[in-house]
Amino acid sequence: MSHSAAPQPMTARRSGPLRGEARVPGDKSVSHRALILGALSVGETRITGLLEGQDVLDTGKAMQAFGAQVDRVGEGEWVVHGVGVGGFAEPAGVIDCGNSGTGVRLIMGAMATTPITATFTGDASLSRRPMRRITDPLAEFGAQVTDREGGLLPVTIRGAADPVPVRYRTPVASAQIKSAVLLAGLNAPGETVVIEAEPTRDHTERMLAGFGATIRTDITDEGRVITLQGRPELQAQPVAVPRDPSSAAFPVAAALLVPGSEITVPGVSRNPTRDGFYVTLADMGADLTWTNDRIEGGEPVADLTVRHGPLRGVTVPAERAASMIDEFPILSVVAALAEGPTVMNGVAELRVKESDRIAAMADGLRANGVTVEDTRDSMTVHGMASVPGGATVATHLDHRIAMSFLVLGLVSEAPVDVDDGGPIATSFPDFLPLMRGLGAQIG
Ligand SMILES: O=C(O)C1=C[C@@H](OP(=O)(O)O)[C@@H](O)[C@H](O)C1
Ligand SMILES: C=C(OP(=O)(O)O)C(=O)O
Repeated sequence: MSHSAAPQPMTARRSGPLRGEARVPGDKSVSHRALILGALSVGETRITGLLEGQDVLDTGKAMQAFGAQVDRVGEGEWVVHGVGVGGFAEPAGVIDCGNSGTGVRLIMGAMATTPITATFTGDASLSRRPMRRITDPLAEFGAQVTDREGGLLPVTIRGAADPVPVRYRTPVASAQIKSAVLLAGLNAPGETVVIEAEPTRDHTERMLAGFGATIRTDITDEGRVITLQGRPELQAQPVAVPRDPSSAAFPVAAALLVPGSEITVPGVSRNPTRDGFYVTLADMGADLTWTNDRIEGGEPVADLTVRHGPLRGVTVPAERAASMIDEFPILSVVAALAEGPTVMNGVAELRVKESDRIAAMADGLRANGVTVEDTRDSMTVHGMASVPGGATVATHLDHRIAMSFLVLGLVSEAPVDVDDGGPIATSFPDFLPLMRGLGAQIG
């Protein structure tokens, strides 16, 4: 289901110190994978801390459409009764993945080696995003694909009746491509291999291992070589979803920027394939303290304390981009208030997210008085002591653009408006109450 069509304008105003505990929601990437692997295993998978954002709810509905039983039994607590690898049934209707690139791409992979047919759609944003990066490798397994010109949704996939395993080198750094190939490889006999030049988030590999698949990662001269043995019997497992470092980035950035602030974020994922934003903030001189490092549900987590303080501009190296790919919008807001320029390199993938995030951030920052330069694959933000603000920003159905500019409005001289905050519910449904609870003037 797509989010409600009526736009929800929102405004953020200059706020006093932010204080308190930010209990951000469950990790979106881990939540999608918990539902999908639960559906592909035998037995009962009990998930706690699931993100109840629209993207993940759409994946839950899709898993039901493919024959799994998916039940909400409490707040963030879900139970999945799976059908086993190769057990997906043909869905009766179209699979609408709403706004979610992760949802549609991972589910395409999960069904592509089972002899059933499914048609996938999404909202206006998802319908502009490239799908051949997924369907090309799925065709190598033997799936038959019909799509719209340019490889756009709607896409119909006829799953392979006699799948063959695939050896695939990802053409861009993308955990969605890697994960789609691995999920397809589950029902192909023999070894499926994915080679990635740059490491990307590794939740699929971790969770597959946790569910009993034979999977290994070798670090070689070509990069990471991930080898999965096909046709395992996945065993249902309890999954404790850590808090999402990509969602935490918004209250963290707000606390760094609003004078006098100090907040804590408990139990946030510190997976090294996701920590580039926090590494960059540390380079900028941010006051971040991590305590109580531990492993929960196979993922490293820790508690984070953030205090306001001065920040300096930095150059973010291209090889760090994948580990903070969803945090560049909020980093560019932080950069607008740092001393000197911040240069972000190797970020061309931002152009094919929920919006063209380089264009959306550059346009919105300029409208609010910030100097920005952009090229096809880089962005430079010139920091200033105080940002004028006062503009209305077009969010293009992109939750992270909306949240980023609402954070800017907490420190700019004049309020910042966003034309539509509705999509925030895809990843962070309690963003407004959480931020208000810390003292943010936002609504
Ligand atoms: O695998 C995932 O869960 C995700 C991978 C990333 O996309 P790409 O694989 O397209 O880089 C990221 O932007 C997205 O929010 C979540
Ligand atoms: C890119 C994102 O998500 P997806 O690709 O799943 O739509 C995101 O959440 O920033």
